[in-house]
Amino acid sequence: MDITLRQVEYKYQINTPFERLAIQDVNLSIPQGIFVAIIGHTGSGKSTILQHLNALIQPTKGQVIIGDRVIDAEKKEKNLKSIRQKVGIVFQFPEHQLFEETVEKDICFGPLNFGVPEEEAKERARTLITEVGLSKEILEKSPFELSGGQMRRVAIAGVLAMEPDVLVLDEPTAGLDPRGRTEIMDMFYRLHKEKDLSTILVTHSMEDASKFADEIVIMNHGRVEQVADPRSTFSDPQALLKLGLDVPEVVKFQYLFEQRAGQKLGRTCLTIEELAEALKEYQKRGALS
Ligand SMILES: Nc1ncnc2c1ncn2[C@@H]1O[C@H](COP(=O)(O)OP(=O)(O)OP(=O)(O)O)[C@@H](O)[C@H]1O
Repeated sequence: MDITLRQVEYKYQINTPFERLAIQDVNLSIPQGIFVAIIGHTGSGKSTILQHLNALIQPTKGQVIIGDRVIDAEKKEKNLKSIRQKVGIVFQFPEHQLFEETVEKDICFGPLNFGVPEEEAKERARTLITEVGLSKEILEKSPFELSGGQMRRVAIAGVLAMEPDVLVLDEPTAGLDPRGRTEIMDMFYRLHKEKDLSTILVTHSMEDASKFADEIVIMNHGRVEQVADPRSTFSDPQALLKLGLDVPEVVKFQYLFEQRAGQKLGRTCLTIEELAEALKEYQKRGALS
């Protein structure tokens, strides 16, 4: 399922003294099966974009086209259930949304709510619990007996149980230790490949963007600054740094990207030491102040 944003603007608390323009003139095309990372400094509009992708919020200007549904600022859409089923969102700290008595009931909650027969919902729970790296015995436990990492996996299984075409991830590794982060991101990448799931990841981690994304969207003050593949994005560290991205992160990102691509980025950016040198040089010239 393709998703397109056309000249989307969103204002919070519209027509109140607290009105706040969060994104403007956002044009994005997210074809089925792609892995997109959205990066940018805090407050640049990333989460606001995410919430448009399954119509949790609707644009105050422009259009969001989700499959064959058109959400137009001029006509408020109702009956958004089918969109919610097709586009699953994993919010930050999704484990906070667990509430049922057992893990199985939590995973089955969404599908049952959407009219999936009980046996089928349970079958999905049995399959998904292993797909997210947990054992079937956990299904009978209370979610609150589990570790934080296990709870997060259960919450993710609950989103996958809706069998979405598109998975939207808002900093899904926030608060996890490095090993937990790697495991969860590897899992998302495997699911993306195995299920041909479009995956849209909001992240502050250059490492994750470099490892997994086909395309990187850079947000800056509510606008899309750039959409490019990782190679083009990271060939120009100066541009990234000007967008407020963190120096060590950019250096690390370039290095990781080179490793992933098995080749150098060219220009002055050869090794991690040379990248660091290059960055120091930019700083000396005042390019990063
Ligand atoms: N509920 C809200 N009410 C009013 N303004 C909001 C609300 N949510 C976000 N904003 C404002 O909209 C702008 C974009 O916020 P958004 O959360 O989309 O940014 P972000 O890039 O996701 O930030 P972060 O990386 O910190 O999560 C910011 O100026 C923010 O203060």
